[in-house]
Amino acid sequence: MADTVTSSGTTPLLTSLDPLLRAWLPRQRWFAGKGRPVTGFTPVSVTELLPPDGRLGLYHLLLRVHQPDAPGAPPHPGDSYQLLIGVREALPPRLAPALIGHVTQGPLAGRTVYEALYDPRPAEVLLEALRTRARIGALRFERESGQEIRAGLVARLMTAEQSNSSVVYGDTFILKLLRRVVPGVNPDLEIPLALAREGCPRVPAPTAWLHADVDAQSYVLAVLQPFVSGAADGWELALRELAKGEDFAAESRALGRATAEVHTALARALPTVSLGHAQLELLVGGMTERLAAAAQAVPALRPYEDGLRSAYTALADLAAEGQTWTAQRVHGDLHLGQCLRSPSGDWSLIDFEGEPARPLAERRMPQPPVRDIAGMLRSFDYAAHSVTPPAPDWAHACRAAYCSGYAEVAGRDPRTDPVLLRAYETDKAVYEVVYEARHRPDWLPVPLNAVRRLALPDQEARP
Ligand SMILES: Nc1ncnc2c1ncn2[C@@H]1O[C@H](COP(=O)(O)OP(=O)(O)O)[C@@H](O)[C@H]1O
Ligand SMILES: O=P(O)(O)O[C@H]1O[C@H](CO)[C@@H](O[C@H]2O[C@H](CO)[C@@H](O)[C@H](O)[C@H]2O)[C@H](O)[C@H]1O
Repeated sequence: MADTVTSSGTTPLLTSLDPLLRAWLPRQRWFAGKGRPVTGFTPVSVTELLPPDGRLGLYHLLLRVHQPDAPGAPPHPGDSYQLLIGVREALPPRLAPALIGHVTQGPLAGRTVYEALYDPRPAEVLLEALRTRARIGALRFERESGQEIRAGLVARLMTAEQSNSSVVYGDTFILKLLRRVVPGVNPDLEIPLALAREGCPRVPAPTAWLHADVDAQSYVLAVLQPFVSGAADGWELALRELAKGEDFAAESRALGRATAEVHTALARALPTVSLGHAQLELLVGGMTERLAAAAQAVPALRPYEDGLRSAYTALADLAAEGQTWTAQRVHGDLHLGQCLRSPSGDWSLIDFEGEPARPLAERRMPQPPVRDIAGMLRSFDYAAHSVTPPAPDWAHACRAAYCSGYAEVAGRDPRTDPVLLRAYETDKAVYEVVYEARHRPDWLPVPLNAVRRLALPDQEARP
């Protein structure tokens, strides 16, 4: 049964899936529209990967999900999500967590549908398609020239809490399937590919990727990279060292060097621009608006609002005096959890998607590299304040070592630009206050502690 999008904008397959997906989608961690009901779907593309008349059927879906607009938000046509739907007569017990439901209507009536990424065989179909550079319907499976993929690697879904979904093949590759997708160039492929082609070893180089081409628009749907086997992320390592009372300065210095290697390669590979007075006004305007919105949303921030705003006015004053800064492509959401250390001690940076809530065009804009540095400095502070008793001296040593490591490679110490650094650190801490208030209220004291420090004008002198 080859399924096609009909003139009414639906498909026979969707008739079967619609009621089940309305209930299942909002329960998924990666579903961004939580709290608003799902009222319907428009298929963007529907691709049959295995026919449903065999033991196992498999569909790839890109669906636009209709929901009422959030109160006060501008009208929105609905987010698009990538789904891989398996079809079986019945699910074996090992696939019970993957159940979407039992179909009662449409062409799949009587069958069971499930989240196919839990099942090795469908996940292996994706790898095989990448290996052979398949073209199936709207799907275009690409492989970097000169990169080989061995046939027959066994798949397993990663169970970590993620914004997307990742499948590991053998211990060789990891495929990240993006869940909420927008048309256009995705930095999670664009940046690692540019870095790899520039010869920068600080990112796992994309081996293959998946596009969908629909109505003259292209969506990046998935990226395959080498799997760093036995890796630990910077957050776990930092907490481990803190628990042992050990310092983390040597690793922090290595992380500073790795960040600078990535930044210098990106400045070579992709355009850089100079930020003058007009651009700085826009940038400072954005920071100021985010602060005002955050103070509205989180009352605990209000006593510090004026002090925090002074970080932004100080930056605007420097720009008004004629100072300029260079902007370039950066990571955009760098923190300790985005840094992987291999068993041999090498650091890689991952997840270049940027802050997923921001529009793609904004995420792809050149920015001062200090933005990433500020993200890492905040992360050391987070680790030190997530333990009892807090360890501010530990954080101070990490922050200093990180900046020194950065300077060794970049030839420029971020501490020599304290006004810019304070403005970016403030912007990040304000973001974190909102993030924690929404997602992890118990953690709110961690960024609020930084807010108290950043609101003091003498903070400029501190790393
Ligand atoms: N190349 C890799 N090698 C080993 N593990 C990886 C690799 N890339 C990602 N991971 C693991 O997968 C997790 C999720 O990856 P990430 O790109 O951050 O996805 P998401 O955007 O869904 O959060 C990471 O925290 C890391 O543990
Ligand atoms: O899931 P993402 O990587 O996109 O990031 C979001 O969640 C992070 C928490 O998981 C959050 O990071 C904050 O907490 C971290 C410790 O859990 C800390 O290392 C970071 O410095 C701190 O910002 C991040 O802000 C949020 O966007």
